[in-house]
Amino acid sequence: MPSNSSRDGALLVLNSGSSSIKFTVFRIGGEGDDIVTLFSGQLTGIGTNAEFSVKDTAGVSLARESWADRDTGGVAPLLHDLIAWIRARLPDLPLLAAGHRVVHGGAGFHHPVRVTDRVLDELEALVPLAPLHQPQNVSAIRVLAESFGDLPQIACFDTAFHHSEPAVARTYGLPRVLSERGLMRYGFHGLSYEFIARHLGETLPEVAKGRVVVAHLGNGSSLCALKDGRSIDTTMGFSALEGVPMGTRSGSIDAGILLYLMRQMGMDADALEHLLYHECGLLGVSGISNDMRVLLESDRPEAREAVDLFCYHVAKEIGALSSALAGLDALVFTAGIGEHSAPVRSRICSYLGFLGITLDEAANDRGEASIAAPGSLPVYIIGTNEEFMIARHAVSVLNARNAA
Ligand SMILES: Nc1ncnc2c1ncn2[C@@H]1O[C@H](COP(=O)(O)OP(=O)(O)O)[C@@H](O)[C@H]1O
Ligand SMILES: CC(=O)OP(=O)(O)O
Ligand SMILES: [Mg+2]
Repeated sequence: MPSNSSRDGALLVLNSGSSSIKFTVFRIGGEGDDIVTLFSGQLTGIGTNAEFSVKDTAGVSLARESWADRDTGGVAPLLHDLIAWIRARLPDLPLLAAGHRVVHGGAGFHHPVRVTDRVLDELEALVPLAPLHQPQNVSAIRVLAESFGDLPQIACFDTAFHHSEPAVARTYGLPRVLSERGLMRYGFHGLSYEFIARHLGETLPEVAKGRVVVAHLGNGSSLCALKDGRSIDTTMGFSALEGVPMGTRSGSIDAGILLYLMRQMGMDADALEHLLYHECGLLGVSGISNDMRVLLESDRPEAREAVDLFCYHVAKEIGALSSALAGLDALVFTAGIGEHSAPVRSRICSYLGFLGITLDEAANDRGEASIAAPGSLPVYIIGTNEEFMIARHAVSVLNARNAA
């Protein structure tokens, strides 16, 4: 266990999803405001058969336990036991704060904030805008607020990084009165894009100053156009449904389909929401799975069609975002699929010769950090770390408060 000074403490970062909670514990408050990752883990299968697992930074398992016995409705008992486990593991390191990924910050939250009762109510009001994510984000904060009232909590928003986008990228072709009521493009995965922009700034400053498209391809997928490290456009919009087809989400579809489904097939809002968030994308097209690994291993034509559709749309968006940037200087792949799937990266890049992109297929197969062929525009694989970005924000908010 790392040594600690009297100012040291632990920061718990939570990324709460519909059936899983990912967490990372950092040591903060040391010399120079270092942020040191101690361990990461997840609670999976929440609501059915919760399982708790933790690994240290070398990937060595610290725990793997069934917590089905305390999976008795709601996340409260699971979060209590998670905090008890952390305290037992770090008896000399007080828990100083919790940082949360909150998917939707709406029109009001452009920066990370310390959570108060009023903030919590405002986050709750945004649930309809992100029904797949926001309820879990808010309930994790609420449980900690109710049980550990004096624990500072910091909310960090997926939408905030996109606040720099120009109005033309954020506006739909809707009547002005609706745009003014908040029906606009917010964009998501901002903590991931912010991490990538910072990483590029630190490791490849010349690239970071240029025009970069980042493809965050995970269970939820989106792409972002970065100019000089700032977001100028992104593929997700008002909700996390817009853009490319995803694991179970449709991506962009003709709005006329919704009218058809309502009128001709009698679907109401709940049925549409379930269809669009849970039954579409890779799962819907393949009829097999939402998991890219399963589809790539399958020899069924439906699996191939789903993978092809995904790659086609990602490539098309790279072209569209290159137009928004008036050119392209580099392409970055990140997140579960982007970091780990050589065949998907290869298939996407097979469309992009016209942009000057050719992959070094051997480097791509090996998953190297730089995978472009000689003479090509640079193409990078960068591991994202939303939790680290949240930790940085949480420390800034805590320090600003202490200085005030
Ligand atoms: N080696 C791999 N090849 C292809 N896909 C992978 C691989 N490893 C992970 N994935 C995909 O990454 C997805 C999860 O990505 P991740 O960014 O962790 O998602 P999220 O944070 O949205 O839950 C899974 O759907 C899985 O299909
Ligand atoms: C916003 C979003 O799609 O998040 P995730 O990738 O975690 O589902
Ligand atoms: Mg994710």
